[in-house]
Amino acid sequence: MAVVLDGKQVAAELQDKVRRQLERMAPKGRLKLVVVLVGDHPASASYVRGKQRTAEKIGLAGEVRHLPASVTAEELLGVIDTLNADPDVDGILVQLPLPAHLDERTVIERIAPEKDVDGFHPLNVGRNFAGVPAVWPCTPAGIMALLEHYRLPVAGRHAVVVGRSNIVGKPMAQMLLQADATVTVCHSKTPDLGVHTRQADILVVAAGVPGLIGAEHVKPGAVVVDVGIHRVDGRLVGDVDFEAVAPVVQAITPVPGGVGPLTVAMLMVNTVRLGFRRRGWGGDEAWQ
Ligand SMILES: Nc1nc2c(c(=O)[nH]1)N[C@@H](CN(C=O)c1ccc(C(=O)N[C@@H](CCC(=O)O)C(=O)O)cc1)CN2
Ligand SMILES: [Mg+2]
Repeated sequence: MAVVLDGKQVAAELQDKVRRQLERMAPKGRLKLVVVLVGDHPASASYVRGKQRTAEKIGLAGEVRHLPASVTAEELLGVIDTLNADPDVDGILVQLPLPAHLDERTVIERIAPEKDVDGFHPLNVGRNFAGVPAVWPCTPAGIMALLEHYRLPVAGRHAVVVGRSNIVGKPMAQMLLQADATVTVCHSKTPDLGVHTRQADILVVAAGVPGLIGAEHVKPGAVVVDVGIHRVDGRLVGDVDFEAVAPVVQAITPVPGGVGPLTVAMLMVNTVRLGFRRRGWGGDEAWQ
């Protein structure tokens, strides 16, 4: 039976590290994260509450700007402009997905790159892909932290990523590549998915299809990371059929309690890194 990679535990440790660092800096001031939520998508509202709660718990000021689903692009961009200009705001995040009438690209590009805690702004994407230090998107950064915590080596391994979203798949592939893995990226148009996934020493699945990956898709002894979250028949499941795959592999993330909590913990890390940098409190060495 596989080792179950405890994202909740690793997230708690990361948060504690950030909390201690913020405590040390408390005499200088309090960093602030603002999460913009548009509309009432129930899952988004719950993630946003989780982000605010975690921010407050570790000593950040966490604020939610809740805008109606009917907000115009002009109004939303105006809110972002105000946050960009506010010297007390260190991190800005717009919860995705947005209602259909709003263009995600335009909105993301409006966020000041130095406050872009999601690492979604094209300037930060470009910096990351060029190997210039910037903050990485929270989910793939959390997955790298999880692999590191469990001392699961990446260099020289064959990593297969299923999914090519800007939030997870693409940055995940790039992070694994920069950690010296050999990387294959599969997606919804890949024929014979199993031909590729069975070669994976590390398999990261972010396809958005419940139970897509079964025992027949994995190599015995692989490390499997499941990014999917779906509500099926009143319970949460991932993109991986956990019961079928766990007996075959070396290590696997559960859903819930795997990747999700790490996404939130990494958001705190990114906020602190950008806040320290913007306020001149020291570089990355200062909070480690
Ligand atoms: N602006 C952003 N939007 C979205 C992101 C993002 O990183 N930035 N990622 C996802 C959603 N997401 C964070 O926003 C997120 C998803 C899941 C979890 C989480 O903790 N999941 C729990 C289960 C929670 C539940 O009961 O539903 C788990 O996996 O254990 C946190 C954050 C899309 N949008
Ligand atoms: Mg995809």
